[in-house]
Amino acid sequence: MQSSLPRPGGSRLPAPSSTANTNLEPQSTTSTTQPLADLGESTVNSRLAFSKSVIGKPSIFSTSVIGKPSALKGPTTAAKSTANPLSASTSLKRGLEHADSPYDRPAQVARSAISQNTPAAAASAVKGPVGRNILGKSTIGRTGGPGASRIGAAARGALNRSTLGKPNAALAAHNKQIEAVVSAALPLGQDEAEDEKEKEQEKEKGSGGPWVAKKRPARAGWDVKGRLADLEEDHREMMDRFADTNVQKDMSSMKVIELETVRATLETKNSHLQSELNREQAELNKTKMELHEEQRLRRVEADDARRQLLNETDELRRKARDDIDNLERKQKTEVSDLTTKHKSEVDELRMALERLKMEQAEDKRRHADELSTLKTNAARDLEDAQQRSRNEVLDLKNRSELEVATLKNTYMTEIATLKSTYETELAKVKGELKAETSAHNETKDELAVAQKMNKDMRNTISEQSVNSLNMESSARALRDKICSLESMISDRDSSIRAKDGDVSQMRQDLETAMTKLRTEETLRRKLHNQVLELKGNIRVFCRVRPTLEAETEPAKMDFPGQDDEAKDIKVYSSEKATLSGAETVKEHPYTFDKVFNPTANNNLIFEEISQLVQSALDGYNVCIFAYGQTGSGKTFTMTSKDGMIPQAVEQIFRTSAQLTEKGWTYTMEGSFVEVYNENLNDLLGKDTDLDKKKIEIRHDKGRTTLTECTTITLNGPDMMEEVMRRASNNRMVAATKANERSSRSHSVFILKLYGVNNVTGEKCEGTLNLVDLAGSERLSHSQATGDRLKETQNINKSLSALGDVISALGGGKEVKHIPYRNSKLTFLLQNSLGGNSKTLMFVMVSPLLAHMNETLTSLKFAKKVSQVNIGTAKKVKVENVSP
Ligand SMILES: Nc1ncnc2c1ncn2[C@@H]1O[C@H](COP(=O)(O)OP(=O)(O)OP(=O)(O)O)[C@@H](O)[C@H]1O
Repeated sequence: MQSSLPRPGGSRLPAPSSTANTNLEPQSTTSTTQPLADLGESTVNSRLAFSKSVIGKPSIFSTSVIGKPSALKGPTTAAKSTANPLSASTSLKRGLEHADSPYDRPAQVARSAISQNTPAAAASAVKGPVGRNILGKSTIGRTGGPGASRIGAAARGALNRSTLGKPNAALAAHNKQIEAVVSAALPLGQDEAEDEKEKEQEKEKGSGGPWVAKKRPARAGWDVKGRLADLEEDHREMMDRFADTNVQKDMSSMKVIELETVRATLETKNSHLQSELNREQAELNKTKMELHEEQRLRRVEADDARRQLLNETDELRRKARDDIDNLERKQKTEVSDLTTKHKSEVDELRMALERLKMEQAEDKRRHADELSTLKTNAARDLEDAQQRSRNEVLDLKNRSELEVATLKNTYMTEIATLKSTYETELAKVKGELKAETSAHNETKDELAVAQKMNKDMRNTISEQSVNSLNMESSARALRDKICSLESMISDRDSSIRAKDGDVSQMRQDLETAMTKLRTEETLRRKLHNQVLELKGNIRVFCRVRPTLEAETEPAKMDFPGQDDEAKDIKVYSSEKATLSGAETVKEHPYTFDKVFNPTANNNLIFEEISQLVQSALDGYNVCIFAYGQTGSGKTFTMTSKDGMIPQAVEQIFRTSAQLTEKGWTYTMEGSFVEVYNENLNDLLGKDTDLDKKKIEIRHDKGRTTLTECTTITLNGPDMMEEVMRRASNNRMVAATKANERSSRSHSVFILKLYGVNNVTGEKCEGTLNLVDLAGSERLSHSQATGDRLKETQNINKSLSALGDVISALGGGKEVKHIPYRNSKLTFLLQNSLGGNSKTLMFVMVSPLLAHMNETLTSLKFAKKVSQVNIGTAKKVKVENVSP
């Protein structure tokens, strides 16, 4: 019975009776007895089943056409009646003709709807509370006339009729739609239908056929009262059935409420799920942001680590080189010290040896001389002594013999006589002999002494020989020492040679490393350029300066995105409606290559442009502009103490010093000019020449030169202070000539960089132009006169010429002519704007509400520039690098 509940907002369509039977199957009952909370897909299914069951049921309307017995003959008859729009419309008309009671208001409405061919209106007339009420009343209380009770069928017929003029298919669809609306207006419960069916069956049982009016005895044609009573009875029966229908309708309404509750529960569940989904979404977003932050931190860490690694590598390289140099120096000093020391020692030893040898030779010679002298003397003495002794002995002998003979003669003669004398004489001679013998002995002793002396001399000589041997052995020892020293020296020499080998190996390694470094440097230049090319050869950065102390009323601005990734800016302006005066806030979103909020300082900004400065060192032409209205922070960004110009120069010096290791030598030349009223002024020249001297711009083979313009060779970053001071003095002098001149002239710092690699022979020439443009505020011609008007015209002309040049550059090959000559500024920068160069524009933004209009104009201009796509930058071709 539950399955007969109407689907909220759904429709029920009549269907053939065969389907109606199948729809009374228990499946629909089962689906509706499910717990409410579990209603899901099954609910949909049950709803479908339900709707099928209802669709399959013949509408009570089709069976309840009051006063139309043919319509009460069941679904087939009803279907027939609906299938025949003409008869249906006739029945409606008839029904409406009876609708003359106050309850027949819906019938009137339906009638008028029919006359206007508006089935929906007809349906709603029937469906509306009044109509329903009337129907209720007319059926339950049976107080209404037959017209009211016939309205349902009449309206339906009428609806069918209203579609008469339509083609068949459309007509069928139309009919169905109307049926659905009418059915929804007067729902029919399944149980009711079943009751109805039962009743019909009962009736059929009673009558033995489809429901028809009770068979009564035939009345005579004149028995009008009897026939009327029969009809009244039929009518009453029909009214009863209507009453039942209304009870069913109430039940259906309750079911609707019940289903509404289910729907509410489901909606609560749904909203709960939705909020969970939202929470999950928020969680996901948070996780994404965290991931983003994490990625950014990782990137920053990686950058830091890379920088640190590079620094450390450089530091290590420098240290290694210093160490090698120190080691080499130390070794050389040690080697030379040792060599000198050893040489002097060897020399000394050699000299000592020579001396010793000489002494030894001298000694030997002397000893030999002495020895030979001694020997000669001794031999001579000995010979003399022996000779003398022999002579003496011979003399003595001769004399003795002579004396003996004389004596013998005398003895003989005087033997006797002289025997005694002889004997005395003999004794005397004997004594003399004795004396002679003792003399001889003395001579012998003398000889012995001489011999002893000789022996002594020999001993001395042998001693001298020993000494000489000793000296020889000491000389040998000395020689050995010399040898060992010499071997030591040769060891040292070989170790020095080995060390020399090491050093030359190290030199070779160093040379290899340097070659590698040079190759890497070339590669780095290439990669660096590729990276910049990928970023685009014209880029736009936006910077919003902070609100100063004296300033009030800042404009509303948003900077979505992480600080280091920020590319978006949202500016809000409020506009007043002309008529109502109501204020509306308008959001102006812009996207650039980078957006710096008011907290960003110059160092952070320079980090972003340092790569471009590096490009200038690598041989490219680079142009960096600051564009914006007066007071937006252009000068602060470009020329203040830590502005882009001083920092760029400092970086160039720092990097060029590092590049010397890789064989590069740079020469840097700086000029500072001002473009005022389409004239060039030399800011490094004499102040008296300002606005007087005529400076010409010349372009030759991609090079720009300025005639009569001071060019300073920069030998170190310190010189920059002097350059800036001179330029600022000249600007101040110029400012006294024309008030507020700084914001009404463009200043251009031109740094030319000439590089030569002594090792590889490479050459490069780059130019870095740093431009502080005149204030971009819209200057009204109407309010300016005289000098001010001229200034205004010139500023407007040069800024729009700059815009024209940039957009012409973005036009690609189709654009044949780039209007560089339209202003002095663009003509001056001709070689640094365009395919051969890299350009960066800072759009400077004031944070004040009062400057909102100018801010929006600047941002629009910057947006146009950022949309320009300039071709690939090429290195300046250098044939002859000379400053
Ligand atoms: N980022 C900043 N931080 C702090 N102060 C700033 C910043 N930018 C600009 N200012 C201050 O704002 C004021 C105006 O700046 P600045 O003179 O640079 O503007 P400008 O655009 O160059 O103006 P003009 O076109 O007149 O030369 C100065 O007082 C400057 O010190």
